[in-house]
Amino acid sequence: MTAPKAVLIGPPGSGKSTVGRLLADRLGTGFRDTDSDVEATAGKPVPDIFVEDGEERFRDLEADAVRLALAEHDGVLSLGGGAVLRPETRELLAGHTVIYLEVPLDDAVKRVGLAQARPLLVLNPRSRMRALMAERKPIYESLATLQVPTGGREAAEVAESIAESIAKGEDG
Ligand SMILES: Nc1ncnc2c1ncn2[C@@H]1O[C@H](COP(=O)(O)OP(=O)(O)OP(=O)(O)O)[C@@H](O)[C@H]1O
Ligand SMILES: O=C(O)C1=C[C@@H](O)[C@@H](O)[C@H](O)C1
Ligand SMILES: [Mg+2]
Repeated sequence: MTAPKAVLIGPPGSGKSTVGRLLADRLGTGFRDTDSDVEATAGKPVPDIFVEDGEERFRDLEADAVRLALAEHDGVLSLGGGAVLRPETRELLAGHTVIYLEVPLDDAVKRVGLAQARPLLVLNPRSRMRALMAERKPIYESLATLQVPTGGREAAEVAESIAESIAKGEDG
């Protein structure tokens, strides 16, 4: 059966997309990101889906994207930060190599400030991020087969340490 070599989860700004791409290169495998899959299906960027169709519609598309990618993709798969909110997605992740990228609040806020628009963090990004991280931390932890700290570390360093853990069989 086809399964991703690693599925990356974690809050916005933890580096799932950035580290995921680097890790895939390092492992010589393909990279897939469910946010990009959803954008391709909807034909518009994530923030436009939130504004025009609502978060629930986005979560439906995202749950479909995760289900398909888990079944089809054999490389590195990065999920959207909130994909784990759906119970069906949590169930599907059982048995996979699930890597939780941990990030301190300050680093996450700095990182998302540098990147593209995130619809859930438009107003009061720091307090929204704090609440979102507190709500999701137990979920990320419960799903993880490997937890990787990213605070104060370059994305390439994080990717390298994940690759080493996978090589040593420490990933689940
Ligand atoms: N370890 C790191 N150190 C410094 N900057 C980083 C690190 N990882 C990612 N970044 C930067 O932080 C920003 C957000 O990273 P990225 O988009 O990969 O996060 P994400 O976890 O995929 O977020 P989302 O849940 O919104 O998809 C990017 O500008 C990226 O270059
Ligand atoms: O953490 C979240 O809920 C999100 C993270 C992004 O990856 C996107 O999936 C979207 O902006 C929502
Ligand atoms: Mg991402």
